[in-house]
Amino acid sequence: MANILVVDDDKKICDLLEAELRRLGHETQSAGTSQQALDLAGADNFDVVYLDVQLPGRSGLEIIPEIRQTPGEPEVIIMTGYGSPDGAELAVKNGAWDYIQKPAPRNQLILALMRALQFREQSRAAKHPALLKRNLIIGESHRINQCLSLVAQAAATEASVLITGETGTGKELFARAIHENSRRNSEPFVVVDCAALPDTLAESVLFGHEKGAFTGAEKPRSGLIRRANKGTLFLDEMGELPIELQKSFLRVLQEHRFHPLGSDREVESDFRVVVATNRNMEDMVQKGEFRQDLYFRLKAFEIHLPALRHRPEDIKPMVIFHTNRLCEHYGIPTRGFSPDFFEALALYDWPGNVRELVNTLEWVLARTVNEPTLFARHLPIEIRAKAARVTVEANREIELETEQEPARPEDIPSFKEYRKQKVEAAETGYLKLLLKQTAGDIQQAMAVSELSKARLYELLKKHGLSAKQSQG
Ligand SMILES: Nc1ncnc2c1ncn2[C@@H]1O[C@H](COP(=O)(O)OP(=O)(O)OP(=O)(O)O)[C@@H](O)[C@H]1O
Repeated sequence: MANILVVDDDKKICDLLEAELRRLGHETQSAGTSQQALDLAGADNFDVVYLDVQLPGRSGLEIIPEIRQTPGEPEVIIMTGYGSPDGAELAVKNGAWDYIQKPAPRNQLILALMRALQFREQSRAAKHPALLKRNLIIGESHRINQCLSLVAQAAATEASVLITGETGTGKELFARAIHENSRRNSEPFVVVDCAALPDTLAESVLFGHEKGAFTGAEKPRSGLIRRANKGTLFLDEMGELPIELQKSFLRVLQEHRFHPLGSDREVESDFRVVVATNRNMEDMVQKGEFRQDLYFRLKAFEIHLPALRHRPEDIKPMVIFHTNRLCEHYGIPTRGFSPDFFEALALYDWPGNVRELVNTLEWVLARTVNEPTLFARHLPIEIRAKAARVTVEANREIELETEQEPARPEDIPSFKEYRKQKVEAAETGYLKLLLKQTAGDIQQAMAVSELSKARLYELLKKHGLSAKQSQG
């Protein structure tokens, strides 16, 4: 929580603002003159200073640079009863974070503070990204490094974090990394899978219940929110949080206090929330399926994880890491890789992302127990088929691009002849690739190409190819 100085010559304003800030868990002090403000700021480490403009002695605007140079290097939020465009401009030029006109609604005052604190923590974290514990996150692509830098920034704040991305992109892994790198890392990381919350028991699973609160409640239960006290509460698949629960959850998020089912006793829980979803939340909000106020509250900080197909350079390190991990887990010798293994993996589009890649490796390892090196041929047929298709398509594009334009009209072949040449070239290219990827295994070649045995042999003969040649 932050250390905040409120500077105003109106004691009532200081008292009200201080009370509100304390309620949010911050520490506060107040000053009535600019000199008092400078003395207090010089003797303590403040994160933020709310500063009035009209003060006895020097004006608030004048002392901003000196306040900014005190030991805490605090952010300054200017509050003024006499809003003027010139004053606002001068405040910002002098180094103020924000400029608020009094009387300001509570939300505006608090929002400015939250933003200032978040900015402050981010810049602190950005100075030390190398210290991040990666928590088994593999990948060195630019996109993944950008996400890791956001993890470092988020971990340094207390803001709610929304992690988005397709299924299997690592949302839970990143949520854990935020927790591991936060000041809460020695406290619990509690996962709530919103998609698996049983309709009738959802409320009790989250908030807990007293004995006898409902039929079957034979013992009291503390609930996951309470269990996350001092730690991090991770709501996975948050789009599935039942709409009836969203309102009560928003209240808990704001107040960190709630009543377990069937209890008069109020329970407190100081948790930090991280949520994940692969659904389009804006769409859900539009359709009224998710509360807008809760959505805004949850996405104070957002991290979008890229799909694996958009960072193919991460595939190789990920394969090596997970293969070694799985071999160790199953107590089997680790493997080497032929380059064509990685080539085929990079050509596939991985709709299930890293989870699908890990499952594929498990599948391959289970079928190659005694083989020291993994080849493309060991991969499931859909992956090789996809790789073959992508390669042929790419070759065809290259052919079209490099084709010489005929110089004279009489050099243009007839349409029939042109089509025959192209079809033959495509057939040869396809068959060569098919034989290479299946290493001449006719059964696999038939399955990948969906050609009958007779038709496949007929085509091979036509193009002067044989399955045996490709095995050598
Ligand atoms: N960058 C990564 N490095 C190493 N392993 C990863 C990475 N990203 C994901 N994984 C692995 O992929 C699998 C799926 O990850 P995770 O469960 O975190 O995905 P998710 O996005 O939460 O999926 P879902 O949306 O389906 O819940 C896990 O085995 C995880 O360890």
